[in-house]
Amino acid sequence: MATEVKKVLLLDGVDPVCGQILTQVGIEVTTKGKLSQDELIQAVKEYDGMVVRSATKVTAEILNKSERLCIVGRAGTGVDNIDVQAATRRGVIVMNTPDGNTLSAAEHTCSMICALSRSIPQACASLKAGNWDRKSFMGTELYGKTLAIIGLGRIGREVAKRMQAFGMTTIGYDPLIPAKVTAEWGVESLPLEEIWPKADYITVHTPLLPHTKNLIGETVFKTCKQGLRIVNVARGGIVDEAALLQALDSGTCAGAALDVFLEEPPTDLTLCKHPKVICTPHLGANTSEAQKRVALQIAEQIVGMVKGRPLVGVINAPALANSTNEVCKPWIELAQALGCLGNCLSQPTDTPSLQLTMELFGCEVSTMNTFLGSAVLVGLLKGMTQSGVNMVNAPVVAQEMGIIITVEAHPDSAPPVHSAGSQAIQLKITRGMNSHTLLGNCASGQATLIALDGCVWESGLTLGRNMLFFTAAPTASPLAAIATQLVGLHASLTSILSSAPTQKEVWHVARTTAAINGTPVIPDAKLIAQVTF
Ligand SMILES: NC(=O)C1=CN([C@@H]2O[C@H](COP(=O)(O)OP(=O)(O)OC[C@H]3O[C@@H](n4cnc5c(N)ncnc54)[C@H](O)[C@@H]3O)[C@@H](O)[C@H]2O)C=CC1
Ligand SMILES: O=C(O)C(=O)COP(=O)(O)O
Repeated sequence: MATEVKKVLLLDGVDPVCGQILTQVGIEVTTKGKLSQDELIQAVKEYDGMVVRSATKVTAEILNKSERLCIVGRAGTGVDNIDVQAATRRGVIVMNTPDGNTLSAAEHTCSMICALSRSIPQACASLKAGNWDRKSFMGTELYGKTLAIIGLGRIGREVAKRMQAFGMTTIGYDPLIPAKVTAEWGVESLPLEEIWPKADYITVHTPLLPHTKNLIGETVFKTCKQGLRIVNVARGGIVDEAALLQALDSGTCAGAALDVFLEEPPTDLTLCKHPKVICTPHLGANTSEAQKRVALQIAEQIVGMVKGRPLVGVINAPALANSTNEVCKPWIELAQALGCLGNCLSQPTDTPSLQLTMELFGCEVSTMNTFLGSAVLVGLLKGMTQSGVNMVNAPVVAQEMGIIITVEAHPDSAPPVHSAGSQAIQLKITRGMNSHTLLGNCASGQATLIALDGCVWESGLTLGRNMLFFTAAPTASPLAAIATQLVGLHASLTSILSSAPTQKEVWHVARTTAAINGTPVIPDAKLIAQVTF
């Protein structure tokens, strides 16, 4: 599934190394600082890819106005500025570089904790203003204090390591990291309600998600130690800004260090100007090292995608990560072809309900169980919907249409038909009373049909252009009539391949050089589908 990316737009001051790497592989790069929403809506139409930092909001409107966009790259970690759901619906891959700026964000957090404990920014400003005031800036040691880390992912754990060197006791909470694991880094995992009263410092390192919005608010501040200090280098909104202001004013909170804000840049500067607040304008990842790293990583990830290498850093279609290599390609094409044929055979759409069961036989194809379902759906949906369907959005589109797909892998079982060899895909498609079972493999790298409803083509039927599928009784001999009818419709017949019969039926598949106009009427056979793969 190598993806074509010809033109990429770089925004938000992404380090130039990104453009250099993309240009080296022939991708045309345009660099812009920041564009307004309207400017971006206009500009996006021209690009296959876009790389942003946190400033540009990649909204549903921008994504829906895009015409050829297939990748949004985030040169950084947080993707809360990208409408990932809308991107998925549009079939656009979203990628980030989750570990490229970890160390910078962790170092910035630690610097904030140190600066907070000794009021360094305030003391600096006071001296610069001409004062020699030592009394107002009595600090507290970090040694022996308890630091609570909320979110023990990449950044949280690097912060823990560094602050332990100051002699801080580190406690924390993360729903996904077991206590046994955090104990290995010297962090005691505790439930949140036990954390709040113990913490002298709290630092948050979670993504901004609906369940982390206002994670620390009025109720939490009420249960915290008097004189607590709080640090947010993650995302504005994880600490409720209004509740923080109140806690600072009431004295519950002795100080706050903020790198991120609900609105960036903030239009209301009340918090920033508060004497107990130290702040930076979203500088967590702003080091030359981190910026070079994330720019390099996102560029290499895009180049890898273009070259059909395993996808790295994909946020919205993780199942596709290993779908891009040459071994997978023919199986994806087969699954798409089976989906397409299944849809054509199960016409007319007398009922909207559609159920698919895909079975994978053999160890190689069974490893592809995470994405071959998406490939079947692409083939199926291409004949059912006008909107562009690809492997990214096919599962979402299918779900919206009420289509149910089940994928079963049988790595240790041979296909049900001997001539299919050791690896095959079987697809059963049921639409109302209408049901068909298709068995295929990738003989000589091409999508090949081996059996249809139990009727077998011993040497396989390569799925290609202009194929007409006729069913007939096993006793009927309709081949001459099929050939005559097709000639009558001015179709140039190239071959007819008949399956072995079952007791019920036999399938005859005719190929023509071009699509036929009109429906051939043959007394002993029924045309079920006319398909081009
Ligand atoms: N200020 C800046 O310049 C930067 C900010 N960031 C922010 O930091 C965040 C964290 O980055 P990483 O550590 O790399 O991400 P990560 O994904 O490695 O770690 C996040 C952790 O938060 C945990 N989590 C989720 N919900 C939680 C909850 N309700 N309570 C406690 N933990 C919860 C997750 O289980 C995960 O382990 C990013 O999402 C981004 O928003 C990241 C880089 C730079
Ligand atoms: O990577 C992140 O999540 C960040 O917040 C860094 O944002 P930035 O790329 O510096 O605008």
